[in-house]
Amino acid sequence: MRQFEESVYKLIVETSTNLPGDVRRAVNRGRALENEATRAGLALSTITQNINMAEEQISPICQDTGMPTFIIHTPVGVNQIEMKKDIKSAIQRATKNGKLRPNSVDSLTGENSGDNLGPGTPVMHFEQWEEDYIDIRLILKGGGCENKNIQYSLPAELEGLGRAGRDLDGIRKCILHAVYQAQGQGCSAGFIGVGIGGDRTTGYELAKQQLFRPVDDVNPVPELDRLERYIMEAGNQLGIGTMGFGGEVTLLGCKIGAANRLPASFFVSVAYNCWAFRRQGVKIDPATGEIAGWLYPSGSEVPMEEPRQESAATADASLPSKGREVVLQTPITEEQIRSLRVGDVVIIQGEMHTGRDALHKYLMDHDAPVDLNGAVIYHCGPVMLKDEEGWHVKAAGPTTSIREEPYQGEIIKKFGIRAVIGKGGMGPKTLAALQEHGGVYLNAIGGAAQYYAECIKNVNGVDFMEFGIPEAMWHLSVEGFAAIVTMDSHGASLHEGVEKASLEKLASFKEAVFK
Ligand SMILES: O=C(O)C[C@H](O)C(=O)O
Ligand code: SF4
Repeated sequence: MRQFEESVYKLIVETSTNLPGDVRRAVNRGRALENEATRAGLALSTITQNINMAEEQISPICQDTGMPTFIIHTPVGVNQIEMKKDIKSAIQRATKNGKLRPNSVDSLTGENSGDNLGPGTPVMHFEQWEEDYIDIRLILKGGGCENKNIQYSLPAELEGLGRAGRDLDGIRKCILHAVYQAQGQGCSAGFIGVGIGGDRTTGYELAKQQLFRPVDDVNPVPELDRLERYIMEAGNQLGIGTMGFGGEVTLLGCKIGAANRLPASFFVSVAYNCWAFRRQGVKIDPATGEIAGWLYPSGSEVPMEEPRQESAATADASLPSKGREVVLQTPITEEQIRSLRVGDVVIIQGEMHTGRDALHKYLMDHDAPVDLNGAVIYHCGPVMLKDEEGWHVKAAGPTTSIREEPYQGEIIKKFGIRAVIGKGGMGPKTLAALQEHGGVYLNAIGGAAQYYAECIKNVNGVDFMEFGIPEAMWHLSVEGFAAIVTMDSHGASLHEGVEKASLEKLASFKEAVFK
């Protein structure tokens, strides 16, 4: 097993940087359904470009490389203790080389271990089997979509759908509700794995196991096959669309499994995975530790077509189209902000500052280390590497903004911030502050970490390294950083609109389908 550590390293790099072929096909199918001149179409074009850039540069598709989770099957007699050591060493090496972001945070102290190792990380599930080879699969599922996982206990009363009973139709309602409640925050269009039954723990495990099924397989259980097809069809009618921008494509895959349950319990567990659905696997020779084959089609076999030249002739007036394009140099004035409307595309030039959970909490009762008057705050936890010349950005897409809702409004007003960039939108408190102070919320395309990293021309400095790399406040010089206004200073919010419309649509699926 001399080569085992190297094989795991290759698996990690491939999973993080090259979206598998079956997932790419699903993204391509989705893109073909969406008009390119719409916001959702623009988002899918950016996603496509990003997938290609990550493969070419062998860099993370998304900066959130998730909770590395390995499912390992070994022949009897293989030393699992040695394998665990090698897996940990490969994880450490991949983190050091910028293929994984340091993502393991002490839940009590907030300290980032820096190498993705720590209590409970990485996750490793071992199982013995009677085959003569090792099967090792890895999923890198990010925190934003993990936060959108949901577990239902039947019977339940569901918003928009009414009562969900302990039957197939009740299950149907739970799954549709799960897609609705995620909105764009888990970087739709998404893939869902569903576990019916089990207990609270094994239900979620079953849901995650479904994510290891090939995107194009057919469920061998006829009722579940029917349910999967139904959910794909109905889920895509909710109109949430890519990044919650509205549109035709909300779901790219749905896989459902069932396990027995206790008489008193009836759980439906849903694992939501973003479009950046990073999972791969390898067969390994137990004698040498070498890779004997890959378990999912390689991304390199399925090209992602780069955006076509858009033309007015293809624009459908009934769809939400992109607005004007406005270039803004930082620092930004109130007047410039007040002229922006939901739908406008803003191109930022100048400096922006990253800030997420730790920074927002800190700024509530401390001063900022830099002047934030007219500034742009970017909800982003980048992958960074340091060499003799200084820091380099390896991946830098947006994080889910709603986590900052308790703080954002006050912070905008306290420091004079003019623009906040993130993804998934924010709530009424932030919207009110944007209106009062003259601010704007810009939605960047979640997961497009290579696309945005390329816009960052210099790392001007960093504060709060003690928060760890993702949570530190990075000061970045950007050129041509594009994002869409989804909340403006006149009280308009695209997110509010899409949520309301999708709830109405959800309610149209109230009637029983599976009797
Ligand atoms: O942690 C991050 O960088 C992003 C996270 O996966 C998210 O979707 O919010
Ligand atoms: S930012 Fe989006 S694409 Fe990246 S891990 Fe989070 S949910 Fe997935």
